[in-house]
Amino acid sequence: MNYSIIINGQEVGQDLEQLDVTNPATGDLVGTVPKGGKAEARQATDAAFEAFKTWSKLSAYERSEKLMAWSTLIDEHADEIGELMTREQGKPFEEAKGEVVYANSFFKWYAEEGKRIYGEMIPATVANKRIFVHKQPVGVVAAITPWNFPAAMITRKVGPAIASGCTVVIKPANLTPLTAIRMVQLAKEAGIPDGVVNVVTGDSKEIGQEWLQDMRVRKLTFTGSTEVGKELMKGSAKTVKKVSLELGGHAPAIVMDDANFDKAVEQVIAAKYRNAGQTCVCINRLYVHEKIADKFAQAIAEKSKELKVGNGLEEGVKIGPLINEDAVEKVKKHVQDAKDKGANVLTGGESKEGLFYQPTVLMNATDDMLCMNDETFGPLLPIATFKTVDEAIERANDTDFGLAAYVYTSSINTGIYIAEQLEYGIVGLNDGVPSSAQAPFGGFKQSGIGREGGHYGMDEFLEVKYISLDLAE
Ligand SMILES: NC(=O)C1=CN([C@@H]2O[C@H](COP(=O)(O)OP(=O)(O)OC[C@H]3O[C@@H](n4cnc5c(N)ncnc54)[C@H](OP(=O)(O)O)[C@@H]3O)[C@@H](O)[C@H]2O)C=CC1
Ligand SMILES: O=C(O)CCCC(=O)O
Repeated sequence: MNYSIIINGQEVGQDLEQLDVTNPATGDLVGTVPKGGKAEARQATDAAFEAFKTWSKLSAYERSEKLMAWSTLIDEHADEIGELMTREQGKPFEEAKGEVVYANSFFKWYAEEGKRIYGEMIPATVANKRIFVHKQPVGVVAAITPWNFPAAMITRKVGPAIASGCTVVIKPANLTPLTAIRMVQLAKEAGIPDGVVNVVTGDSKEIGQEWLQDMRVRKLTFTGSTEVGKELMKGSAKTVKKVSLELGGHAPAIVMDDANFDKAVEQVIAAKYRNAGQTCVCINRLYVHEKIADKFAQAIAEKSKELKVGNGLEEGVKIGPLINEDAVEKVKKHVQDAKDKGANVLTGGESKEGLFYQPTVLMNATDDMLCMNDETFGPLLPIATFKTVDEAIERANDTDFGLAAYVYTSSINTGIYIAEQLEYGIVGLNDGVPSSAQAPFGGFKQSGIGREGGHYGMDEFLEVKYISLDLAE
C-alpha cells in the first residue's frame, strides 16, 4: 500500500520518489512512503503556521474535545494499528497493541491537562501595580521521532503540543513511518482541523535543516540517538528554538541481596526484553550483590531461555526481530567483545537467521567490556557482581548517560539511599516498567534535555508571559 505525506489535511507526495518500508521479520514490503524534502517540509510549516492562528485561539475545552475524539478513534483502531506496527517495526503483536494503549494514554491525559494550564498573580512591590503571569503555546512544533516506539513517541509529543494550542510538523523514522501516518489520518477523521498535525516522510537531513532554519518553528522535540540530538541542538541555536531531547540511555540495575528474589527476576526480565531490548530505558547492565549473584543469574538465564523468538505476528512470540542488520551487528560485537574479555555465556549468544537474536545472558561481566559502557539496544544482559552499596552506585553512575536506572531491595532505606545517589532522570525502585503518561520522562547528562509526560511535559510547549499592570491614573 502507498502511504502519503499529510500536509494541511491533504494526502500528497504520490508523484515523488517512493521509499520502501519493509517487515524486519520477513523482509516483505509493508508499504511505501514519499521521499519528501525541503519543499514538503516548508509546505508543512506553512500549513502549521496558518493553523496555529485559529487552533491556539480555541478554548482548552474545545481542543480537549477534539483530542479525545482522536483518542477514541485510536482505541477503535487499536488492533489495526498494532498489527501495522508489528509489521513495520517487528515487536510482538500483544506488545504493539500495548504500545497503542500506552500511546493513547498521553492523548487522554493531556486532553485533561490542557484545561489546567494555570497562570499566577504575584504580589507587586508597590500598591498600584499588579503582576500577572500566564502561559501561551510556543507556536509551530517540529517533532522528529525514532523507529522503536512508532506510536508512543508521536503521542507524547503531539498530545501536549496540541492540547496547549501548538500545531505540529512530524518527521517519523523512515524505518517505521506507517503507524504515524495512519494515526494522523485518524486525526482528520476525528475533526482535528487541517494543518494542526502534519506529517512529512523522506530525507531526514533536508527536512530537519528546513525546520531548523525556519524562524516560524519555535520548538524542536526529538527522540533518538545522542549523536543526531547534538546536531539538532546545534542547528536549533540558529533561530534559538526551545528544545527537548530524549536521547540514548545505558541503564544500570542494582539487585541487593535482600531483594524479593522472584519479583526482582520478573521485573528484570520485563525491563530487559521490552521491544527485544530496543528501548532507551531497557536495562543494559545488571549489578547483583555477590551473595546472591549465581542463583540470580541462573534464574534470569532460565527465564530468558523460555522467551520465544520469532515473527511478532505468531502466537506466543515474546522477542521479535531487531530493526536492521546494523542492530544485529552491534549485539554480535558486544557479545564477542565480552566473551573475549572473559564473560561466560549462560544462555543465548547466537544470532538466528534473519534479524533475530536469541536472548543472551552473560556472567562475569567486567567494567572494561563494551556492553558495560555502550548502549547495546538488543536482547543482551551482562551481569556483574558487587560487594558494597557504594561500589554499585559508583559503577552505575560511571557513564555520560543518565536516563533510567533500576534498584531492587526490600529495605526502603537502602532503596531511597541508592535512588537518591543515582544520577538518572528515572529510577525504577522495585519497578521494572516505570514509564507512564502522568510522570516526567527524561534524562540527566547526555541522555537529554527536558521532560515528556506529566505537567512537566506540557511546560515544554509553553511560553511564560508576564504582564505588569500599573493602575495609577
Ligand atoms: N532514545 C531512544 O529512544 C532511541 C535511541 N536510539 C539510539 O540511537 C541508535 C541509532 O538509531 P537511529 O534510528 O539511527 O536514531 P537516529 O537518531 O538516527 O534517528 C532518530 C530520528 O531522527 C531522524 N534523523 C536522523 N538524522 C537526522 C538529521 N541529520 N536531521 C534530522 N533528523 C534526523 C531519523 O530519521 P530517519 O531514520 O528517517 O533517517 C529518525 O526520524 C540506536 O541504536 C539507539 O542506540 C534510537 C532510537 C530511539
Ligand atoms: O525512548 C524510548 O526508547 C521509548 C521509551 C518508551 C517508554 O516510554 O518507556
